[in-house]
Amino acid sequence: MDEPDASRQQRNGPAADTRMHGVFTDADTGRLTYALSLSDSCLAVQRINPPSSPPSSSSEHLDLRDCLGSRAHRGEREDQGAYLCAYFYPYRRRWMSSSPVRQRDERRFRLVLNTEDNNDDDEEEEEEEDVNLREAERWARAIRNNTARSTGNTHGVLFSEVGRPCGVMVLVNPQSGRGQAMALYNGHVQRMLTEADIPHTLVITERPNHARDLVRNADLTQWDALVILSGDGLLFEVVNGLMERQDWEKAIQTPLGILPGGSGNALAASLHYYTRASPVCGEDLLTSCGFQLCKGQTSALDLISIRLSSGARLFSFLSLAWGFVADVDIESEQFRQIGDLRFLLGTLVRLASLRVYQGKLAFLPAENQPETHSGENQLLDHLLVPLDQPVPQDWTVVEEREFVLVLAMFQSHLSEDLTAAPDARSDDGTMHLLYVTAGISRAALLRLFRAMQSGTHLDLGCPHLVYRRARALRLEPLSPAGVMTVDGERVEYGPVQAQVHRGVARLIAT
Ligand SMILES: Nc1ncnc2c1ncn2[C@@H]1O[C@H](COP(=O)(O)OP(=O)(O)OP(=O)(O)O)[C@@H](O)[C@H]1O
Repeated sequence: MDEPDASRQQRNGPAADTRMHGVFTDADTGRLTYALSLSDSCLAVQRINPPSSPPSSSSEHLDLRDCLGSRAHRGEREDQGAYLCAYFYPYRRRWMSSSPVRQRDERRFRLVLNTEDNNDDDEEEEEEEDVNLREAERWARAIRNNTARSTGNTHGVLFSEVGRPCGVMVLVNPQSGRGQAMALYNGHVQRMLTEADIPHTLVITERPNHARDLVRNADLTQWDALVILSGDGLLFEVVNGLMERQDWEKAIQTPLGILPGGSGNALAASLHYYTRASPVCGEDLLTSCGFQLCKGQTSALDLISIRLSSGARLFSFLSLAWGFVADVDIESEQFRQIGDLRFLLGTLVRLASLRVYQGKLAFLPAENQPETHSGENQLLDHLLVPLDQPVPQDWTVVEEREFVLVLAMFQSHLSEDLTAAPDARSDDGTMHLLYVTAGISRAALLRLFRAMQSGTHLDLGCPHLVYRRARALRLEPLSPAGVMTVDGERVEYGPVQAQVHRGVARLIAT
């Protein structure tokens, strides 16, 4: 966990495990002098005052767990010095803001090992430059190495000093959200990947299903990870494109990264929530997810196999919705220009004309089925029986037939600001099933959604809200028309079944 910790910023005295010492000046004016000490866990920066002033008593300790990378470069033209840059993203409080957020903190220092006498000899000048640059590079390398080590658990780390070229494909949907994904790429993402020294290739999607077709046919040996800068819809395409391949078993092991560029950004918000840091949104969420991405730790991701009545099979990582939530998601598309406020507006509009949906719901309670493995590597939906047969005996059949909403969550967040399933984790092998039965008042439903912003809706004791953990479900709408969504994308309306497959995919997340 990356909880902010003020003691990580300021401490006195050198660390016991100091590996390197050096004297640098500030990169901008060269007037301030700093003693730098690098230990396994931090870079200590101590200002050295001129002899006439009192000595500095404290030094700043920059935690390497907050560091993305470091590099060295030559000075420009006449400048014989070399420069050391290190990129930190510590948690800091903003002015007037109560909770700390990760913020970029670039540190630049100038290094001159030799006296800077005006040297007329060109060869000697060059030599001096080389000596400075080599020393700055030695520092940059040591910072990078210690940073990689300080990540702690090296299991599942994608990008480190592995000494082999690794490449990331960054898929950007320029239409997602308010159409700002390219600006986010140019303004933030590209810089973070460069700072972390991660080779990357930008692919701008041109149409719906472009990403799906691309990953279905891509030579995946060329890529160490597929990163999606968009909403959840583009990742849904990528997951399903990978699962449509002949070699899906291997393909789905390609690490997937998500950066919030859409309007809902539910998976990105969930990943941030799993770090247990304070909630953030917008560009702060992008920085948090970008930081996790560049650190390159991977974890398992459940996929939920969804069987539609036509026989089509989809794979979901986020949610299955019917009723109120699905209606709001699809109907609020028209308000896309206002970003995530579209969901609030959509909720108010739908509340005004609250509908009840007839249907049958049944599920396999998680406690009845401790494990979800099919026993084979073929991802068989062994918990499901054909739709024309009754559900197995150990399933729970919900008595009610009138619902306001049915929502199966596979991650904690429904959108950036709705924590629908606070206990969910990306690889818990569980569907977090919520349904609201008919009879709830508009005011009570609004209260539920307001409480969902802080993930406290289950504590309200609302008699119309039911929450169950499940491994599989069956939903049969009886209302003739309606909207059903999987991961926020509209799918064919009709009877549907679903089963969790635990940890089938890999996600870049701490
Ligand atoms: N270039 C493109 N032009 C139009 N649509 C695209 C393009 N690229 C991808 N799409 C489609 O856009 C749809 C929405 O994308 P996505 O979900 O990523 O963004 P969003 O809807 O803004 O975000 P969120 O799902 O978080 O609300 C997806 O179904 C995807 O297939």
